[in-house]
Amino acid sequence: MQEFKNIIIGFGKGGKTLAKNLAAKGESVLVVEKSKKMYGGTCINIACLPSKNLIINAQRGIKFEDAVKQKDEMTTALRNKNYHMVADEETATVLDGTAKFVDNHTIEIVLDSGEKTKIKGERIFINTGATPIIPQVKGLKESKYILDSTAAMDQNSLPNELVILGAGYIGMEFASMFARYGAKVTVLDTNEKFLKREDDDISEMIFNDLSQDGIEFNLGVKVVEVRDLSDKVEIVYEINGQKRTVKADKLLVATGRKPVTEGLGLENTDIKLDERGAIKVDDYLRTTAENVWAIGDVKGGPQFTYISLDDFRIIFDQLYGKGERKVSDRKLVPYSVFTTPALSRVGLNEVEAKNKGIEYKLFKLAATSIPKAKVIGNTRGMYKILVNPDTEEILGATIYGEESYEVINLIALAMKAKLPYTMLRDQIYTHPTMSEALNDVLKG
Ligand SMILES: Cc1cc2nc3c(=O)[nH]c(=O)nc-3n(C[C@H](O)[C@H](O)[C@H](O)COP(=O)(O)OP(=O)(O)OC[C@H]3O[C@@H](n4cnc5c(N)ncnc54)[C@H](O)[C@@H]3O)c2cc1C
Ligand SMILES: NC(=O)c1ccc[n+]([C@@H]2O[C@H](COP(=O)([O-])OP(=O)(O)OC[C@H]3O[C@@H](n4cnc5c(N)ncnc54)[C@H](O)[C@@H]3O)[C@@H](O)[C@H]2O)c1
Repeated sequence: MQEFKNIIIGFGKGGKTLAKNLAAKGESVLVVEKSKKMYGGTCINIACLPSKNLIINAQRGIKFEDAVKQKDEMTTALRNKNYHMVADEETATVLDGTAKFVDNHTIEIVLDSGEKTKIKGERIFINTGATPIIPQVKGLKESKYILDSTAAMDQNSLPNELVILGAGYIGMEFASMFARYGAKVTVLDTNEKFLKREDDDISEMIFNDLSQDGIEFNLGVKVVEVRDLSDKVEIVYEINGQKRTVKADKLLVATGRKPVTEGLGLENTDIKLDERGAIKVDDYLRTTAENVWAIGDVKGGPQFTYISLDDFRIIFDQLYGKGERKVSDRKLVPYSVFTTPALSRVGLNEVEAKNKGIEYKLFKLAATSIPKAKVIGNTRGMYKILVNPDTEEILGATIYGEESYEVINLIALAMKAKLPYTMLRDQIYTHPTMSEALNDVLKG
């Protein structure tokens, strides 16, 4: 039986980075990927990068059909680059096939040809990602009009009317994007509160802006049935005890994503799942089987590409560093929702600070007063920064506004370095930029 020092199941962000780095150390590495269309993983092929490319092209006013072609060219180039990044390493091998465990140290791979092969690994890393959750609703799974996020980005033409199930990350980003391309978008969500984790003033502002863009929200609903009509889909839902229907050309299901563990043969190993169906790991990403680690979405927790990358850092530090990096040290994880403009946050917001009884000084500024927002032509938004009045350290920031996804990283760094907010207030920024607004917002 063929043996490798390292086997990585799935070509995800953390896994491919680990493969490249282990190969650079001269170790033998096998990466098994089940789809030739997924070299490089979810992010570059069907998620972050294609969706952001489509979002930007919607803002530029490019026709949807042309934007889809541009997106395909970009992902093809990225996929090719990612494949060679690993496969061209002298001690790395990429195999096209679907892997499952036979025991803690052995996997069986069903190759593209249908042939099966068994391979032993001293260390095995599971990086199989996540897949869309399709809720149990009568007629939903069977509907020919249903799209997941991948299919939504691969349509030949823009749907005139689109219903989106779920007002989470994908629901918000795709609603904002499809409305900009010219579709009539309706969003349905079981939650009564819009963006329930955010402060009321922020969520109300975003709700109003998206509504102004023509998006209709129906919150606190229960979808009870999906029916295929001759050329449309009809969604039946209950709201405040009343039955209502909405018709559309397509129905995008964006109700969360679950770890890919099915068919992995975990029952043949000591690897256990947690109560949410994710692979159970410790603070160092070790599974319950010795010599097996899990990386990225499959191990539960926040589903972001940068978390998968950080998982790589934790594991590589065990193998080649001091072994000190761990999941529980990852306290300040910023996030951005790429609506137009984007919502970004790191650390506490007001509602969380109040719930925890933490005292704060609030700095707030409307984006209308920021020159760069005017230059871009979108003055929607708000900066909110919470500061500890005693230490002057930043407790958290919520930024809804153009380029907030850049500014938030600057604030996260200042928080990690425990800088006083006055440092950001008095910093010399280039002009015109959205970060220079920190001069003004922090003046109070
Ligand atoms: C539409 C969308 C937009 C997103 N936008 C963002 C964003 O802007 N920013 C952000 O940070 N995150 C975003 N995310 C989340 C992000 O894409 C994921 O968190 C990230 O890609 C997870 O990477 P991973 O390392 O867990 O594995 P993945 O990149 O998911 O890789 C898993 C790989 O394993 C392969 N595989 C699965 N099972 C097997 C098997 N048995 N054998 C062999 N191969 C197998 C799969 O084919 C796949 O290639 C988005 C997600 C979606 C769906
Ligand atoms: N910008 C980014 O970083 C980015 C962008 C897209 C996706 N992602 C990642 O991908 C993951 C998956 O995204 P997502 O939007 O599918 O999940 P999500 O968890 O963000 O949102 C799911 C939404 O669906 C709603 N929902 C659940 N069941 C429902 C039902 N039966 N009917 C109506 N609504 C229902 C939930 O209330 C929730 O609002 C996210 O958790 C995120 O980590 C990140």
